[in-house]
Amino acid sequence: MQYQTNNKADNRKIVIIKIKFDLNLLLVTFKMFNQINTKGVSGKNAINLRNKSDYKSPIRQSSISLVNSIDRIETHVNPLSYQADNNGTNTSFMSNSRLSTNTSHNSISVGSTNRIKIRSINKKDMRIRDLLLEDERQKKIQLKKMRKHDIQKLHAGTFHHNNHKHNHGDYRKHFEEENKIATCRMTFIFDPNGRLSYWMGFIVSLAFLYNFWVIVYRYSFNEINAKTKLYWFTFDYFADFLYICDILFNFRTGFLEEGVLQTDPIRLRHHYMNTTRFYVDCLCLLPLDILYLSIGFNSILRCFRLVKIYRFWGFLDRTERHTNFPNVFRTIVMLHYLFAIFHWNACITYVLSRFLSHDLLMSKPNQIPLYLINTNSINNELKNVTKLIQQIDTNRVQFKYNDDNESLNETELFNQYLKAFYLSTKLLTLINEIPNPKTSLDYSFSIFQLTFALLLFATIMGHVGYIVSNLGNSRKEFQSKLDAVKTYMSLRRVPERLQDRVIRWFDFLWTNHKSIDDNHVLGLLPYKLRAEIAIHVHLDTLKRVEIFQNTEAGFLNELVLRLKPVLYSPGDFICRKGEVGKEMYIVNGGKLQVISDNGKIVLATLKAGSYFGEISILNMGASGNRRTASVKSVGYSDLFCLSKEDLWEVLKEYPAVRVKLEAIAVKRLENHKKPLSEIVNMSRCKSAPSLMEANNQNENQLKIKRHGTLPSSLLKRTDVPFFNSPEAEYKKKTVVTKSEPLKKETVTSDQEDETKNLNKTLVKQSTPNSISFDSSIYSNLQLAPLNTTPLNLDEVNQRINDPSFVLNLVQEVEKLKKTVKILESENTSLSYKLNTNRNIKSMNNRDYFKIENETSLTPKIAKPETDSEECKL
Ligand SMILES: Nc1ncnc2c1ncn2[C@@H]1O[C@@H]2COP(=O)(O)O[C@H]2[C@H]1O
Repeated sequence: MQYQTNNKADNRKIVIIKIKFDLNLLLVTFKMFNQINTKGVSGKNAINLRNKSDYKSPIRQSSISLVNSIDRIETHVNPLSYQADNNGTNTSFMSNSRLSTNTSHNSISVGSTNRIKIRSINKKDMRIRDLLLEDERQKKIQLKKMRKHDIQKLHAGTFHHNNHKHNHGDYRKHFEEENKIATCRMTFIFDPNGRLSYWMGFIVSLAFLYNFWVIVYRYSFNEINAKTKLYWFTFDYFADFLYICDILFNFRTGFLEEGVLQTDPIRLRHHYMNTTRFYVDCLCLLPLDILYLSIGFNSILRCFRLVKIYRFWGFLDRTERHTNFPNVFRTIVMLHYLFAIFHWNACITYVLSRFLSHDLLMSKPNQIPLYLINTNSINNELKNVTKLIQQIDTNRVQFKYNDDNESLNETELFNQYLKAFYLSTKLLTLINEIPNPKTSLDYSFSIFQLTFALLLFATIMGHVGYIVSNLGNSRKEFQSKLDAVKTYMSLRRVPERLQDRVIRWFDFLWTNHKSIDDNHVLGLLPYKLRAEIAIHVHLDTLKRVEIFQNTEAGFLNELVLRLKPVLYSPGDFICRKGEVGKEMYIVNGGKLQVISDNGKIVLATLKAGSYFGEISILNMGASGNRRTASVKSVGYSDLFCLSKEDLWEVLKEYPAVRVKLEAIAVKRLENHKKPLSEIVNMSRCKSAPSLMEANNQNENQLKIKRHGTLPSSLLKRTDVPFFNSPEAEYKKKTVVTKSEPLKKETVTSDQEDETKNLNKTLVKQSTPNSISFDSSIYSNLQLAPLNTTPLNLDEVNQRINDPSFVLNLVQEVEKLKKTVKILESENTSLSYKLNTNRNIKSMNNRDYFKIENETSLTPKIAKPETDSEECKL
């Protein structure tokens, strides 16, 4: 190419421009040949680089920068002639190339002409260019942010790739549209707690172990030599390669900052490089092996590789935490340490022996310790001495070595190693009698060995003891409990049959692993996590329980940790009719029978997923909080027990479940012999005493609650006087005084029992023959005489002529009518409310309690019994 210029400066400029241009040309051609941006090559062979936002690669980057630099060159180049105007701002130059750059369109185009035109740009263009560059920079920053955000969103697994398809549909679209450029790049971020990190730890640990065992061995036994170097080097540098991989891996491993996993690659890099770990990792790879060239093969030069032990410990820690067989793992680790110590001790002993024998041979040949004999280099005289001493002390091991171990073949070397290892094992386990040291160094080493052996022995013992004790821990605990029960039974002279049953119960418990108290075992975990585990463990059972189906999300959580597992033997009564109910049960496994009064009629058979004992807890039975039936275990029954307090606590928050429970209870009660009306009355009055307390009911509500608080036995009695009489009038005062506790605003379940007693007293105190009974006794007690029986006709006939009696009678009838009307209207309004307001949650508790009484009365909402409950009657 020839250039014509007017002055030297311009000439220089042109040369620079030419060089730059040639470079550009090279890059662009390279790009074209590689067809990286095939889209960019149009029919007119035009490659639009700047405006293609969907393409970003190092080549494009450099091309853009080239275009920029070219743009800045204020030239027009002509291959044949070069012209530059005087101020040098406009230069042109022609070339034979088919490529031209067009700055006005920010593009390089391959044209059919043999001209390349690089148009100069003025200052204004430069500003625009700067703006464009700034824009590009902003885009890059935005892109980084997006990618970081994306990775954080995706960060559920071990590593991520931004081509990875995920479920954030819209987000993904948006991300892809906005950042098509980024899709060319692969982004791997490793979760420090993920599986990949774990396996990386494992691989690096293997590399470390290789170094840990091999370096000292090769150093002591001069193993590395011309013959063996090939495979040793292969292993060595493969281990180094793994170390390098580890460093690269660490560059891409996330870290937690304020509890949030950081995934921005730049931050990760900075973070890693600012930690000591990075320097330690670099130290591990210190290439001292280079000194092989000057001092020959010496494995000790690789000793820095052992610093990587921190990674090995980390791996062990993690495995111990994750493994399901911690004791097996601990045993393996302990054995490894043990052998490693023997190995190192053997190697050091061998080195020392070589050193000492050499030393002694030089100075005091007669003081060579027997186990440190270099048979190759000792003279005959020494051999004789050695033989002599050997006869006295036969416990010693002889080593065979010389300074140049190459003369020993590999098998011989390995035999030497085995000898050393054997001696080391004997010494460190204190089995061998220690040979008498001969030199001060020998003494020091022996002292060290002895102390170390002692410590090692103690550690191993402790470790083994720990593992063994751990293995039998649960068995021991169980056995001690059984022993205690056995001792107790024999001391208290419990009958043989009963003792046998107890022992069989323990047997079943042990063989079926039923003794585990979940809450005790999981005590360390936070409440929510414990609940989640418990739900997961008992899910199958809980799913089958009808009341737990379709309940609110938190209900199971609340309940599951309050359940206590209990086990019953065949024939055991879980509860007996008439007992005070203090807990309800959920059947986890086994078969149970609900037995009626006489014990012969089976009301129902309960299986896994059924529950029982709720009627007395809800005070719905005819006799309040007493069991309405007996429940007997047919075989071994695995139950969950739920205490009354716990149940009420949960039901307070989840009233809908209570409605379900009550509805099913009503259905169950129908199976009993007693008339439904009675059951209904009882259920109506006895519900939720504790809840009543909690809800500050007003007088009306209390009135509703207290209808029929009297036990049915009292209300049914035919001898109860109905009308006032002077006698009754007198007794009323006594009774009212006695019944004062009942005037309390709230009634707890215990108070209910009290009420019953008082009412019984009341009945006893009233004269059986008296014809009149003041109903105000009821009103004083705030009780409505709902279930009063008709008057004794004989008595009525006797007093029928008494006008005051008739008047009283009429007045009482009127009063009763009014009461009935009020009750009826209350009933209708309550049932209406119940039917219309299905969403019980939205109701406040006060309203709810009005209604919940009604639900137990309304057979409409009663749900069918669980499938497993086969009603026999
Ligand atoms: N007919 C029945 N069917 C199923 N279970 C019943 C039946 N009758 C009573 N039960 C249960 O047996 C339990 C005995 O104690 P509770 O009265 O507390 O609660 C009772 C009910 O849970």
